[in-house]
Amino acid sequence: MEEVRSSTAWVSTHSSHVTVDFSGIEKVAETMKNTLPKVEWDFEGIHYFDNGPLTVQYLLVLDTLNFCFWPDEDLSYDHLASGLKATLESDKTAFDADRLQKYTGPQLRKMLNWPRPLPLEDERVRLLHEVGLELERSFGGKASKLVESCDKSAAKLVTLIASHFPGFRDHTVYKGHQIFLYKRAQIFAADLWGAFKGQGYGDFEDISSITIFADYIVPAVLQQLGVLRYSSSVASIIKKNTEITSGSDEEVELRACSVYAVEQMKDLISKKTGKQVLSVELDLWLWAFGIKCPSLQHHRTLSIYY
Ligand SMILES: Nc1nc2c(c(CN[C@H]3C=C[C@H](O)[C@@H]3O)cn2[C@@H]2O[C@H](COP(=O)(O)O)[C@@H](O)[C@H]2O)c(=O)[nH]1
Repeated sequence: MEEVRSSTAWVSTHSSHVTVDFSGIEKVAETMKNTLPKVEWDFEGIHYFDNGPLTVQYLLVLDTLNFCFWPDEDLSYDHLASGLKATLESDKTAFDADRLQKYTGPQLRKMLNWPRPLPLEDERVRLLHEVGLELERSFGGKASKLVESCDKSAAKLVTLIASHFPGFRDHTVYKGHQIFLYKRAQIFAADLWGAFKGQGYGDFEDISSITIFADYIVPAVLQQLGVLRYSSSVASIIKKNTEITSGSDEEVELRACSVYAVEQMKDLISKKTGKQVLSVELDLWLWAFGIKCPSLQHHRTLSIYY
């Protein structure tokens, strides 16, 4: 995860559209130092959990499809998590590797109980097939085997996922430099850790190495908190709901500066309280805060990564 940390820090020192405001970080850290935010994983009660390998399979499928809900204004992450849960509850073999390779768009819609095509539906289907095929080829069809081969290291898991599944390779080039974000790969590790409460398949000795998951909700929350400042052009693009191209300087800055800002915030809170705070915990708090504010405007990028 060092690559995520160092490359996002590089963006923050070269950015032109998004600025990290250290006085904003200081204010948030000050308000958090007495009551450290604690949001329970699955606070919504929408995820499948049976404390076993099927949960691992569910979480991998979930995070394979965990991106880009905003083009359909009625669709959200909740529909994905609960739709996949219902699917698995009615058919325990639904996410077997051979079946993942065969799903069609209309079948995926049916799983989510969604009446119309999903955003980037063809990509979603392609990514499901990719995961099914590679799980079968390298891990006996089981996501649990993939996790078991990581020796309790979240960083190893992220690297392994990125090396086996091209759809998880969330990196880009910014001003000539390669920038790593790994949003869906990291959130998979975090979901395991959260769901299994740091035990069994969620036991990672290096969970502190994970950064936040740069999506479209967290940057908006950070801006609202005064931690990120936008140029007038980015502010106006977001206000007007204009799309931001994937890989553009603006998009990379929004995501990378969010990661960097929360790393700074985490260090400051840890220093002020003398307790180790995890980026995963800050992420869940920020995200949960964001989805409770429907009026919060976020950037819109068509992307398979978040
Ligand atoms: N940074 C960050 N981004 C997250 C999540 C989650 C869900 N994590 C689960 C894990 C345990 C909890 O109980 C949560 O349920 C989804 N997202 C992202 O949000 C966006 C969807 O937004 P909307 O269109 O409004 O539904 C989309 O980019 C999606 O990828 C998170 O935790 N952190």
